[in-house]
Amino acid sequence: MHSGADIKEFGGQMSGPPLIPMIHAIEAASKPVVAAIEGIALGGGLELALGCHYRIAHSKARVGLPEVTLGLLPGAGGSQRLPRLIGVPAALDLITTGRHVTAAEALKFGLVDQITDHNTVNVAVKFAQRVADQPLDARRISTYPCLCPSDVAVLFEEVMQRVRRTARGAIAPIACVQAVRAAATLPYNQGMERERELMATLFTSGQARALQYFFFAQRAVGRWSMPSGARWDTSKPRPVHKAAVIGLGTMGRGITVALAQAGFSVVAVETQEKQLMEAKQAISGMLERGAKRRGVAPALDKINYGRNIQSVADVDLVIEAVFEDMALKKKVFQQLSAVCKPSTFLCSNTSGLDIDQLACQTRNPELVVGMHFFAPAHVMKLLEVVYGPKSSPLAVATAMQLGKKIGKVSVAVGNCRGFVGNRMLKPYLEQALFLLEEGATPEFVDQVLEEFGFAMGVFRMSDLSGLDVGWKVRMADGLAMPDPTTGQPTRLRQGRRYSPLGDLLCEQGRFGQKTGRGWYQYDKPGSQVAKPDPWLHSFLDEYRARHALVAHRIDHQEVLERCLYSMINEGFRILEDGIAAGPEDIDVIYVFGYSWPRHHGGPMFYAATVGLNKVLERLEHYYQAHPDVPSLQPCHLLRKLVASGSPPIQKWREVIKKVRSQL
Ligand SMILES: CCCCCC/C=C/CC(=O)SCCNC(=O)CCNC(=O)[C@H](O)C(C)(C)COP(=O)(O)OP(=O)(O)OC[C@H]1O[C@@H](n2cnc3c(N)ncnc32)[C@H](O)[C@@H]1OP(=O)(O)O
Repeated sequence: MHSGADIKEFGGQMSGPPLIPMIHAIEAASKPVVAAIEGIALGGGLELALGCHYRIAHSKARVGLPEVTLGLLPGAGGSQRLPRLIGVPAALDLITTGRHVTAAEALKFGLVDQITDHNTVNVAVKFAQRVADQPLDARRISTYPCLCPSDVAVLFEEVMQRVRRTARGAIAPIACVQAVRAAATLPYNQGMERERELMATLFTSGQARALQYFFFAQRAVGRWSMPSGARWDTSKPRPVHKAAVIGLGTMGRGITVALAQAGFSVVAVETQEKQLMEAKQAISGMLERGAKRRGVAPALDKINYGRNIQSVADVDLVIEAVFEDMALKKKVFQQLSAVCKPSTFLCSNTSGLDIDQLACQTRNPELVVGMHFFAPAHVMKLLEVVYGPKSSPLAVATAMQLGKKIGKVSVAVGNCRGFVGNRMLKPYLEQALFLLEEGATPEFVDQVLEEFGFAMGVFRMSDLSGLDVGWKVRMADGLAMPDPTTGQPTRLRQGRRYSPLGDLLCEQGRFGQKTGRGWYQYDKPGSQVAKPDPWLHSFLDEYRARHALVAHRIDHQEVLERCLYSMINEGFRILEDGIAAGPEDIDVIYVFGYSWPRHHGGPMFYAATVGLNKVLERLEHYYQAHPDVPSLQPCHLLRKLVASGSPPIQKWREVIKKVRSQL
């Protein structure tokens, strides 16, 4: 197995002999060199194999050039040899996506010469003996002409456009296309020179650092810990064979699909007859489409539907996904506690309600945890596993393990309003509304955020998820109501600045895409094409006039800083409160759950890149200008980190520990 270069070395001195001359020496050798590929050959590992004269792979092997996912390109000749071996279109696919391919697919591409189910080295030795006398001139890939389709210029143009569209500001995929274009248009030596130049730019880029940090962050979140000291390596999960989902709305349906696709038996309960019928149809459709894509049989028989909560009596784990209403959820947890076997884990898919209050409804509160999925639950990779003060390490370990089995990136977090993701989203959304009050338009705010790399700006995202969702929560919190004395929507609630703009839109029935109107207008309800809405612009003008607000020019920098730094500040509060164990947890949640651009590493890594002192200074500036917005007040941990000389992100945990021990 060769997983390529040691990524940890990229930040410093690389050990070992330089790879490029070594690969050239192998390729130039007068004796045949056969690569025997077992396990995986990625990155530099595959580049080495491409320098060999033949490649034999075990049938279970996987190969790929994943450098792009680390902000790099295949810089040891991979971008020049692969297109010469398998053709430009296939090489562009592999190099720009970084995807791993199976041995069978590699054989189809002509990337390997033979696959075997036996001992690969033995087969490779026999192969070498067989070809020992054959001339090698035709086996040196660097000498191959790069076979291009006749419309290669059009192909490169199309791929470049697609890559620019999907890269969301990432530079490595673009450099990968440029490197392959060099292979297609230049002699090998000049192509290698171009590869070297492009790699030199990428190698020292902030994006490469961010992506390499994120590679390790993803792995670090699996090593969860709880404030009690319980940890991933000392807490054993209990196996789950049969699970139940309660409530088959959008979330419940997605969760059911995710469980069934991973091979779990699922009892899916929905008490409303009509909703149950619709859910059955929708779930079957999702399973069938997913199975077709993956070329397997749909897991329809894994699911038993029912209207009665009694039918979950024998399951090992339940995920409640009923409407986001505490009273309703409490009732469901009381019923579950009465119906289920005492050892059943009871989990809630709440997106921010208090897990502890739910645990209190049950006989075994230590078996209660949150399992917060993200919509669509069968697609989105993120799962927040939320432990309350009573949750046992066993329950956390089991939920984390289940998450892994259904293909999620699971992050264990503490219990607080909104957990990590939605708690940090609140100041971000709040700033976006304040910016509208002060003179910005939804289009401008979204444009700035999308240029930064978010898949969708805050207003397009709100229109997609539905404005009524937050409205209901604000009503339940007693926020979204007019001032009882004046009947007017006030801009100050509970002692702090509040923007009622979202509530006012909801009062007009503007719930976003689903109603065809929200922060934007749509051709029809359900349409996804957002268009600026002149009505909204007049509405904002009238609103400002009513509240004597003078619109001022808001620039790109102000949008970005206020939206992102207020969110980051909340991230520091979360660390200070011990809700997330480390910055990596927050970053992984934001990349996988909130489309934070991965090449910026996540909000906490981004803060480190910008410079903590700069983040602090800008927050102080904005807080001075808006003293009624507490989320702009720099938090203690941020100040402490700056006072400690802004240590690298890998050292933050030490400062956090000190700050927490002083609390
Ligand atoms: C001037 C230019 C000259 C060019 C020089 C040559 C340059 C070559 C470029 C490269 O080779 S870039 C690296 C390309 N390779 C990769 O991107 C592979 C990354 N790894 C993976 O995708 C996966 O780890 C895996 C290999 C598919 C295995 O997955 P699995 O789920 O089985 O295990 P993990 O938990 O992911 O990993 C286990 C453990 O190993 C660490 N690790 C894996 N790969 C690397 C690596 N390439 N460098 C350093 N560390 C690696 C991983 O972090 C885990 O560690 P932990 O401590 O247990 O968390």
